[in-house]
Amino acid sequence: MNCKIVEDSEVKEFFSDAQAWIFLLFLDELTVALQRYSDNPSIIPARIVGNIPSGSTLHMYMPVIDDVYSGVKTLGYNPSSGLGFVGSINVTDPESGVLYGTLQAKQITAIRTALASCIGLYSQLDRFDNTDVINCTVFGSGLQAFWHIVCCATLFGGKRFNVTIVYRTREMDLRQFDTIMFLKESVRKLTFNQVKLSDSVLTSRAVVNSHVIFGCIPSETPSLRYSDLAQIGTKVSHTYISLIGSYKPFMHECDQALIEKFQRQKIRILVDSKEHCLLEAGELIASDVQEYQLQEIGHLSQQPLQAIKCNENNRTISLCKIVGLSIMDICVAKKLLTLSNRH
Ligand SMILES: NC(=O)C1=CN([C@@H]2O[C@H](COP(=O)(O)OP(=O)(O)OC[C@H]3O[C@@H](n4cnc5c(N)ncnc54)[C@H](OP(=O)(O)O)[C@@H]3O)[C@@H](O)[C@H]2O)C=CC1
Repeated sequence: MNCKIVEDSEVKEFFSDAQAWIFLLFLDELTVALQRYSDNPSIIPARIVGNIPSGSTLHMYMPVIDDVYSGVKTLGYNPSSGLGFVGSINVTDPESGVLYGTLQAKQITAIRTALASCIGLYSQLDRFDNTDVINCTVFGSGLQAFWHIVCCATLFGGKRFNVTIVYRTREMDLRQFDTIMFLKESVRKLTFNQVKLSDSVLTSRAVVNSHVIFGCIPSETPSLRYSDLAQIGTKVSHTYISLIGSYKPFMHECDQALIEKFQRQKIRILVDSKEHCLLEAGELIASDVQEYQLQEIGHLSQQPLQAIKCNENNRTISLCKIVGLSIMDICVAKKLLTLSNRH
């Protein structure tokens, strides 16, 4: 019996050993996949969600039926298992349906989300040409936060990179970064600082001084506030924000004041899917954001990412919100299988 699957540990090893150009290959592939989705959203049919009869475990089956990317992602969640969301990614050949490969879902999910978060940032890298030191604040200390730091540091390869990790109860184990090959090469350019979310002074100072901010927490009370971004005296001229942690209408990573600035200035917020974000993203739902106020990553090549201007300090801000699409998993999984000849 051939029951080989690519395990999370192998996915982690692949990306830990990857050079910066490999991350860019995946970023490009993901851009293509999101273009295909935006051009034809029907390639992602509705997912199936249900509890097993005992009621203990939620299951989600999320298909993609496309000419290039086809397959299905499954996720299960049992609150008492302590495992969080776990599952699989089955990549199939679009023409025949033959199984291309099967992977565990946890690491791929985190890496594809971090890569998708960075597509908008990548399109704006020239805004940071005259900035020697990049300050990056990440809300959260989990798997998503880790891969967001890795992907972002990759994009800014040659620059000094200061990361502030804002944690709730658990600091991030920084030894994880020792396993990332390309970071080892630029280790002297990386510095880390960890601050507690409840320390509002340090948290807001990090936000004031950040060029890049990632939200990777399912918070119900917003931790990212417009008033911090608009503080007078910041030396930061542009900030790119991507929020990926909240996924229910009652969850908020940033406050309504920030979203309303985008609405008032008629600047579109970048999203992976207009349809899915307006169903799931609490920040957007609370401000009654409409589809025309959003721009999909898949259409970035047609329309560059826009930014609001804070009148208080002249800082410009671009905002991205990602709730996640199964095509992101299938695409990254397929590329990984292809590059490692594992199909
Ligand atoms: N948009 C997308 O496509 C995807 C989004 N996600 C979401 O991203 C988030 C992070 O995922 P991941 O890193 O894998 O999860 P982890 O469980 O590894 O980490 C969760 C992080 O969120 C923090 N946290 C949890 N609840 C709260 C809260 N109410 N307020 C503040 N902080 C909180 C935890 O803090 P601590 O441990 O210190 O208490 C921890 O730092 C999750 O919400 C997840 O659902 C995940 C996959 C894809």
